[in-house]
Amino acid sequence: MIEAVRLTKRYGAKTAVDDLSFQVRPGVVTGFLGPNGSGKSTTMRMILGLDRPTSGRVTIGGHPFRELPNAPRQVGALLDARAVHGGRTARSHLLALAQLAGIPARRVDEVLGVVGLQDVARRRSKGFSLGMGQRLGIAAALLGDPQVLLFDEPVNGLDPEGILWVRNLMKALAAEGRTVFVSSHLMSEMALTADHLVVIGRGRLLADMSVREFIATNSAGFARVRTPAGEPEQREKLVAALTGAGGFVLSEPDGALRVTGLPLPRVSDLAHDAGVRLWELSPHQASLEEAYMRMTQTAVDYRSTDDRLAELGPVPEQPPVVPDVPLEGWYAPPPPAPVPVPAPAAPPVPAGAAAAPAASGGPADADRAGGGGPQQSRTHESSTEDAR
Ligand SMILES: Nc1ncnc2c1ncn2[C@@H]1O[C@H](COP(=O)(O)OP(=O)(O)OP(=O)(O)O)[C@@H](O)[C@H]1O
Repeated sequence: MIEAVRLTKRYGAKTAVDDLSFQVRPGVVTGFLGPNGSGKSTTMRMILGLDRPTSGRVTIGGHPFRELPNAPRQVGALLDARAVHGGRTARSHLLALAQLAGIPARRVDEVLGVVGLQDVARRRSKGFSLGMGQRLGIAAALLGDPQVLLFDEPVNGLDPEGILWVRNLMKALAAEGRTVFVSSHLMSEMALTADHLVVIGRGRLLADMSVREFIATNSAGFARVRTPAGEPEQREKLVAALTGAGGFVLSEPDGALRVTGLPLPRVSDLAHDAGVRLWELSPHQASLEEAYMRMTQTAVDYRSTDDRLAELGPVPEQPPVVPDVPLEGWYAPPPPAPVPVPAPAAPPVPAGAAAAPAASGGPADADRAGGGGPQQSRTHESSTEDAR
């Protein structure tokens, strides 16, 4: 078992790992998840005695790594797959490691077979692809047949087949009763590989739970509700009604509302009682990736200025401007283009008239086009906006 207790690492003013406590148990794959720069590699380096904690401690089987007897036989790690002497062949690289650790040479050929590099074993590793390099790094980690394994981003650079292979290897190693600790910044990958998750952001612990628990807690259902565009008072009234009834309301990037804590029919009743018209009321399920991004969004060091997720905060006091162009997919498809009803008294329709209502988009245009009642003219208005 790996155990970190109040583990902290500072580099000058930068706190890379901040008061982190967790345990990694044998027999399961534990995913170590966090955005770029969150402190995963630093934590792994401290576990392996390559970095000294500023405070706190981390042990493997009750001992700091440096005090473990015959460490290479007990702990294997893939930290940086590029840290290989490129002039050496895959086999000679592994042989050198095996000799240093007192591991018999036949084990080298065994692990080369396990990772599927037997056919290129005598090729210099500088000609290896990223994926082949990852496989070689994994072979090195497996050399001593250790009970504890650490893998830092092992699927980096692998193709889908390679990713599947790593996933199955991690599971098989854990099923043999080993302690498997694997870092990634991809929730989707960890959901498929890990049984347990340790999630960090800016060096601090955000979650320590089973994947099953993480899914149950974070991928809750929610309702998307949209009030008519250009009527912010309707939106405000609805937010007040929903929060007053115990709902939790978030703003979506397109101006819709995301409501949790209230069943869909209740949302509908509350809107009706508040006299608010709805343009959309639909059930949704938050994806695990989204839940993870929400969890870590305040703990991300580097974010694109174009990151729409940043807008997924709580509803601001001033509702955001609702964009004129609705996002595709949230609306029922527009009805077929209305067919003008021929009226003997009306002047002849000039060529290109079908485009004219789209340019102005007003209900009067819709009516002129023979759209009929208010429902139809409203729908027509939406469809012309969609077309824009
Ligand atoms: N030797 C160092 N000196 C100064 N700062 C460092 C050093 N090593 C890491 N850091 C900083 O500590 C923070 C954590 O880095 P770390 O590499 O542990 O994160 P990570 O989660 O592994 O990120 P990534 O997924 O990008 O590899 C980063 O802000 C990094 O810049």
